[in-house]
Amino acid sequence: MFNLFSFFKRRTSTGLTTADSLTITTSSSSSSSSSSSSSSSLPSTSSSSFSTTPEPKSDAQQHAHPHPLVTVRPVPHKGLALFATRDIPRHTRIISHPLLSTPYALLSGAERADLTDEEAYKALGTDLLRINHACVPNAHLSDNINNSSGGKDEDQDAHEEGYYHYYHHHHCCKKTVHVLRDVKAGEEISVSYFHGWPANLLRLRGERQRLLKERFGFLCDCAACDERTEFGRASEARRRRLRVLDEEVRRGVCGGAMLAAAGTPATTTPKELRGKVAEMMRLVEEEGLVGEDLVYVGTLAEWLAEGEEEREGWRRWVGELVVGIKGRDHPDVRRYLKRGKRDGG
Ligand SMILES: C[S@@+](CC[C@H](N)C(=O)[O-])C[C@H]1O[C@@H](n2cnc3c(N)ncnc32)[C@H](O)[C@@H]1O
Repeated sequence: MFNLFSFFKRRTSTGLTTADSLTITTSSSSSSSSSSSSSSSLPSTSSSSFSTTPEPKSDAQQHAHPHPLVTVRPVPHKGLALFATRDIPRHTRIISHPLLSTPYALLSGAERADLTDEEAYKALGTDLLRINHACVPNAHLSDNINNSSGGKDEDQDAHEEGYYHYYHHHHCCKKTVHVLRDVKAGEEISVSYFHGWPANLLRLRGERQRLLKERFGFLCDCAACDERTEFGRASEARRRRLRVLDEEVRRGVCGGAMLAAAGTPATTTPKELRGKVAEMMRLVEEEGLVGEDLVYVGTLAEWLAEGEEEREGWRRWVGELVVGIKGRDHPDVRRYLKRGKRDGG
């Protein structure tokens, strides 16, 4: 039987040098996120010597943190955590880690424990490993397979076939983290451990707590899960209302289409449905779910738009949001652009 772990060990021990593996991009804005900079320095070409031997790195260079916008330190009740070292504007890419992170995720606990620190860093990166979960996260973690293959359509097919298969043949994936809103120096960086679409807005506290316990073994202590605070209580009320609205909108859209096909007037008018989506948008923004949850609500607004001009406006709005939370080089961005073309936009 094929052994994933030995493949992984082979890749990490012989496939990449440390300099390769630490090639990190940190850009000040997602719009420039496809530009990358290598942490390995080129050999000196000073005129006095044409030696190809690299100059020794200074102490500062050797200990430079690969992602200068963030640092790791302990936090009460959660072990280690990632913090912003300076004010970071919304939609900045703070981490780009081009390595074999998904194979790492597939390793068993025993196999992970067998990794040396260096291998573990190469596998996932210590910064990524230290990001805690929050039910209202201020950052978004993406898998991005587009970094070295020029973004061809086959990437998307491979993406859907499965990461492992893709890594095995192309070795060109990266994990990126973008902040979803302005983050202050010293603030903890958090992501949602939930996947799916929408990942957060429809989940009430009890369900979130249960899933996090089952899947990751911890009891979430984020602000939204704290029912003693006003924010925690307001958060739960917002999500209850969001669930009702989402159900009504989806029933209205599907039911409306069926009734229209049968020649019967719909019970909820498109104008009423647009009003419900506008309320969802307000609640999601109040809650601070300004990543994929907001993309979801923007897409509902696009479906229900009145006329092509308004639809096009929403389509662009959603596309820009996806660029902001995943970076212009993410395959989803191409999918959004294609969608516009296919629909005649
Ligand atoms: C990927 S690690 C994050 C870094 C971790 N804190 C550390 O010290 O290495 C995930 C673990 O962090 C802790 N954790 C993450 N988010 C948490 C949260 N919202 N509430 C409580 N514990 C959390 C849990 O122990 C979880 O298993």
